[in-house]
Amino acid sequence: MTTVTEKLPLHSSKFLRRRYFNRAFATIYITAFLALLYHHATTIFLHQTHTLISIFLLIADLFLIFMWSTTQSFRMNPLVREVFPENLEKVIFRENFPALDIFICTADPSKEPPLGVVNTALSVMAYDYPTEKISVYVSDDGGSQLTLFAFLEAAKFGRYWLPFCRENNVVERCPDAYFKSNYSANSRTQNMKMMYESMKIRIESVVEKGLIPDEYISNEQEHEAFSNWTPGFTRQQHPSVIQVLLESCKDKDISGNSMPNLIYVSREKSKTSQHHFKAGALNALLRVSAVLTNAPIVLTLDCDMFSNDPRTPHRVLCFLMDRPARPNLGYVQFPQIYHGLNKADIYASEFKPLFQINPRGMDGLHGPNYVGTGCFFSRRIFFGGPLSFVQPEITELNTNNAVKEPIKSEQILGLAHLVVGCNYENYTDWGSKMGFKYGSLVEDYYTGYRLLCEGWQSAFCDPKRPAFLGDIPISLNDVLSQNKRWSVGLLEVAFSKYSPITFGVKAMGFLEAHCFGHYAFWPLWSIPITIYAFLPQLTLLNHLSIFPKVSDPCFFVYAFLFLGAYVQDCLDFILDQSTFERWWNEQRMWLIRGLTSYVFGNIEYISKVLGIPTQGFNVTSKVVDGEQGKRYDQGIFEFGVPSPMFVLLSVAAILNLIAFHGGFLAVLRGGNLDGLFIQLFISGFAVLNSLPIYEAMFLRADNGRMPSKTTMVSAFIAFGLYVASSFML
Ligand SMILES: O=c1ccn([C@@H]2O[C@H](COP(=O)(O)OP(=O)(O)O[C@H]3O[C@H](CO)[C@@H](O)[C@H](O)[C@H]3O)[C@@H](O)[C@H]2O)c(=O)[nH]1
Ligand SMILES: [Mn+2]
Repeated sequence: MTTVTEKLPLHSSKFLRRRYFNRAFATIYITAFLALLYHHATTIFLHQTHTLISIFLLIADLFLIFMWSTTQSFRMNPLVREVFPENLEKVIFRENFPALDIFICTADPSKEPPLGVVNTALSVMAYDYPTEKISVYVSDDGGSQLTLFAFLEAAKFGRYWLPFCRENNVVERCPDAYFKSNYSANSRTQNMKMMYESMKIRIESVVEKGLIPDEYISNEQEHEAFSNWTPGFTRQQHPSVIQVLLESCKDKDISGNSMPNLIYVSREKSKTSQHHFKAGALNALLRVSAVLTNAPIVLTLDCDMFSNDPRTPHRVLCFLMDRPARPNLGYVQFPQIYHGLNKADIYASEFKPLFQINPRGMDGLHGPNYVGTGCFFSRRIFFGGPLSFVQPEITELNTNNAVKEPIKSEQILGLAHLVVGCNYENYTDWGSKMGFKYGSLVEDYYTGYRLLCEGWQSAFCDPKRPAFLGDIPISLNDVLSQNKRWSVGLLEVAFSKYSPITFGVKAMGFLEAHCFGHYAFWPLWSIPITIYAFLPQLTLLNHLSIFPKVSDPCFFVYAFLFLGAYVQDCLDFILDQSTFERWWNEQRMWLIRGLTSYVFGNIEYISKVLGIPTQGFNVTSKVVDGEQGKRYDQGIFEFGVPSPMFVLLSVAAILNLIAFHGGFLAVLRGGNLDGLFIQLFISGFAVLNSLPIYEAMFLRADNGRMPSKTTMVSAFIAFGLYVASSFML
């Protein structure tokens, strides 16, 4: 491969100066922790009243200390990188660019509208990259002919769309995004728009009907494609379907340039064999693509993450083609960035720490975690560590195997069907030593973690113009269910033999392992949050002081710890080009998750360990209901459905309101402000955070309000807790 001349750099990196401040601050903060622990020890051992309460407070603080220390690993060495894609073609001829296999996963046409999946595919088919080197593989775990139909349409539309983008230097190569932007209207764009609209109508009408009318099937080849859907075909039980919709060496666009390969794959499913959700789908794609094209670089995308920059592969090559600089570099991760967030980002869907701030912290160590989409891998990474190659079971899957036959040849397609069979993986290393790893519902986090443990490194690439844009769930219940699934998956890693704090520390070093540990133990936030949401309030209602008095020097330890953590978090946020409002919502969602998704995630994890059947991978809905969408845009919380998760949240909100009110009145009547201040402060802070919940309970009439039953049940439980506490205290 071409070596990189020194004069033309492809990338550079620098550590953020902030790290010195972070390190100093961490030292001071630890001192305050020690003081806090000393305070706990003295209250438990010396003042022996209400020992149980003191022990609960100690437990809460120990968890906070643990979680806080794991976050410090992100702050010790943050690194930012820059790439110079403009230099790339001066260093490597375009003809020498490596081939690129792009994987797009979809799983359910009712939650993931096929039109969206098609838009994602078209956005990457139109990459500013030699088209004959691009192959797009669509994995359809929904096994839906509606999705296949959408792709037949996309293959036709693509022949016009690709040259249109190229000849007009279009930047928004996702058709839907392009036609929503303010593009210059001329006859050519109008024409293109009409074609897009007609494709859209056809796809949407087919999806709505749930079947494909005969007049929409134009030729014998298409007829044959759908012939797989025989009567017994269901999404859980069906033979494999592989359809080569475009073949680069044969199919040309309207300007005569070759089209990329486009391949629809629905792996074989059977109710009796495990299919491992998305990880299983990706492994099936790894194998089919090896048989058909075997590109050395692989991009994984969720069906809702379209490309927002046609030159993204150039950026990736800036890293991956500069092998001598980092021989063990295995993947380049782009952040997940979303379009359609409301201004205040009420559900903190941006996940700024997770997707933007923390990856920079990890990039200064061994590299960021893999987040499931927008990640370019070197194919070699899926076959063992840098120094320990794991031989796949058939030679055709070897990374250095060159495909010699045309992809539609019988031999190639026969093999392709074999490797996506539902029993193919039995007695192989797939999911353990090879490919995406099985064993966690967050296959992305777990796979990235294990790959870095094997000795690979990764890089984080965060260009100004987002490389990809995705959809976010817009109802609170969807958001929380998604986070609950993540929680279960993370705990599966936390308490496995590969736990970051044991195995990880040995494999990847203390700091990097603690970054992964921070996520693995994420759901444990629920323990301190739940304690702090109930205990100070119940004691406050009973006029029992459980924290140091304001006049006690120890009060300053509490004040410093609280303000220190909050202010630093807020600064990190705002320094990352965000706003105070968004940060406020982010901390609110952290509290909400602590009382909902994390709690239920813990419960579901425990059930799973006990062998009680659980939900598995519940795909997040990408469908936008009109009314809901409107409310979301206005920044109004969407409850609407009755959910057990809302009950605990509502109980906490109601109890805090009563406690704050009661405490406030007591103080006005000359009560013990000095002793109750911290409790009053905590409940006041919770009330401030709960304003949207009260609004949803008492002031709103729309469909997104809190179901009255939830409100009533919660009020009843809150009252019960109060009564019980007054007997006990
Ligand atoms: O059996 C399945 C289930 C899901 N998917 C696909 O997986 C992707 C992610 O699913 P989604 O419901 O959107 O999950 P999110 O929680 O929004 O996704 C985040 O979390 C997942 C792990 O839980 C990662 O896989 C994703 O990349 C990451 O964006 C989608 O493209 C699905 O089509 C499959 O292919 N097969
Ligand atoms: Mn998603």
